[in-house]
Amino acid sequence: MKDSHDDTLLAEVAALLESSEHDGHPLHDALQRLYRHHCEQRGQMQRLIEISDRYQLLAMEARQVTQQRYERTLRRQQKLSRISDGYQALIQERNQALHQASTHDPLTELPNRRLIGERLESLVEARRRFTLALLDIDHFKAINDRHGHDVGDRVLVALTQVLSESLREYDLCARWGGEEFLLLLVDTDRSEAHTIVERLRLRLAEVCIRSEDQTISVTVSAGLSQHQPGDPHEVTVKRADQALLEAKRAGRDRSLTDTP
Ligand SMILES: Nc1nc2c(ncn2[C@@H]2O[C@H](COP(=O)(O)OP(=O)(O)OP(=O)(O)O)[C@@H](O)[C@H]2O)c(=O)[nH]1
Repeated sequence: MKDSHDDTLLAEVAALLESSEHDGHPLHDALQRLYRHHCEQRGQMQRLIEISDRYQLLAMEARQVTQQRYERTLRRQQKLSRISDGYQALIQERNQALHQASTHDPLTELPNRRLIGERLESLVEARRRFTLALLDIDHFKAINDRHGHDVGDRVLVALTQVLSESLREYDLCARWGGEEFLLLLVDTDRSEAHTIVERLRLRLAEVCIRSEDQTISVTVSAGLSQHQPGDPHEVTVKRADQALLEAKRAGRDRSLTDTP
């Protein structure tokens, strides 16, 4: 609006200056110089405005590009961090699974020899009192032969459940071998352990597994050994094994302790 007003005024002045009618007028030269000076100023102003507009446009485009680049980088970093989180969780899961697999028996999920070995080692180092009981299922081969290996596995799992439920929380039951379990009874002497194991044996004898139309139950023999301070734990296990052998020889379905 203002520009068109200026344009009209300038056109008017230009027409007046061009008209021969005003030649020789005392203001003619001064007005012409003023007119030219104004036109130059106006041209410069327009060029400045164009430069400024172009600059603002470029600055806006640069801002947009930077913003887009920033958002792209941010998205990429968020994606990377999600991948890294997932990867770390996976590694942690795998480590836990590996640790579980290296310290537990897959069938019964009981601690394995390695784990109970470590526990025994630390008890020996701490000079703690404990008794070990080695439990062995009687005539387990016959169960497998008669009913199949799967039924044998079910017997092992069912006995494990009773053992795990019956022990005190600071005791430990490990799967020592095929049909052998090692019980670690902490702060317990041979005679207390014998009472505990006899009670356990009764419970184990009550476990019934159904296979087709038959009910299967088993008896368990056990050998107990009280740890002697200064002995390595392997010696205590050996003595429990010896007592177990004697329980088997004596007719099975019983528990015997090592001699004090
Ligand atoms: N089902 C099953 N059987 C197993 C597993 N580990 C070992 N066994 C079996 O356990 C049986 C052990 O047999 P033996 O060592 O002869 O002992 P037993 O028949 O129990 O006889 P005694 O110990 O002398 O009373 C073998 O038949 C093994 O195959 C297992 O994980 N699952």
